[in-house]
Amino acid sequence: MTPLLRADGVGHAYGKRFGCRDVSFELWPGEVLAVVGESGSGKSTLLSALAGRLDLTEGSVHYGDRSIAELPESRLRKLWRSEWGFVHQNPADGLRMHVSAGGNIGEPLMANGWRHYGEIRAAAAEWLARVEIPVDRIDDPPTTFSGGMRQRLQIARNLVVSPRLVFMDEPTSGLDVSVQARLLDLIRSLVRELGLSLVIVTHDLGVARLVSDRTLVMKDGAVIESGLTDRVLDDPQSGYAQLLVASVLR
Ligand SMILES: Nc1ncnc2c1ncn2[C@@H]1O[C@H](COP(=O)(O)OP(=O)(O)OP(=O)(O)O)[C@@H](O)[C@H]1O
Repeated sequence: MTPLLRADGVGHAYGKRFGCRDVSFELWPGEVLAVVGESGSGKSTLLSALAGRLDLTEGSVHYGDRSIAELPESRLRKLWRSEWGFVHQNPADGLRMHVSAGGNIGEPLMANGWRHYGEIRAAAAEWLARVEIPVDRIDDPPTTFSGGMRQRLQIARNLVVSPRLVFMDEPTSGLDVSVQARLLDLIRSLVRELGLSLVIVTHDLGVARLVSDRTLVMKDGAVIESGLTDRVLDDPQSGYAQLLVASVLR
């Protein structure tokens, strides 16, 4: 069997300095991988390198058996339309803020060939309900939504096309704790229902604990420790991971 995503010695340098370096892992269908570490440890750089949004300075990333660096631009665009999603930390980066909520969900469907207005609107309404946004807000733009609602809408916009792989960059940071908890529950149930694979970047070990199967701990651009999330968090082996866990528990 082939993993859905495979990173081999992935590195990206900004000029002479590496933002992340020598990162390797396999992600299997239906699996959730958390990338944790303190600010500046290279999490976002790694996520962007994996998603082909930053060039690789070293190493390779395979999606199935294809190297992402070798995919033609048209194939990459098609992947983003139908098989991949990216949930940004700031919902404004992943939404069209002045387009209605229904339009935000309908657009990716239209990009995949949906043409029937009634069906698109029905699918949008169904997804709004799924992410717990009142369906009577379907014609309102996200500028009129709260932070938590915007983030749920961004998730709906990404998941409506049933992608296989979704990248998330700190999707819950900046939200109230109670809003965060519900959003994490939502992410977890959608992952299970849809059989998605997820790479989620977070500085919050609690987020990793709640949603992920496996965790990579990063420091100074390198992976310090990796393994099953429960093992990494309950029995960290490296001094750095022990410190990280201890600092949360204190
Ligand atoms: N555009 C850039 N140009 C130059 N250096 C960068 C750039 N973006 C990030 N870096 C550097 O790369 C390293 C990793 O940064 P990165 O943003 O990936 O960390 P992070 O773990 O995601 O941090 P945070 O949690 O604060 O977002 C840091 O040393 C950072 O200064």
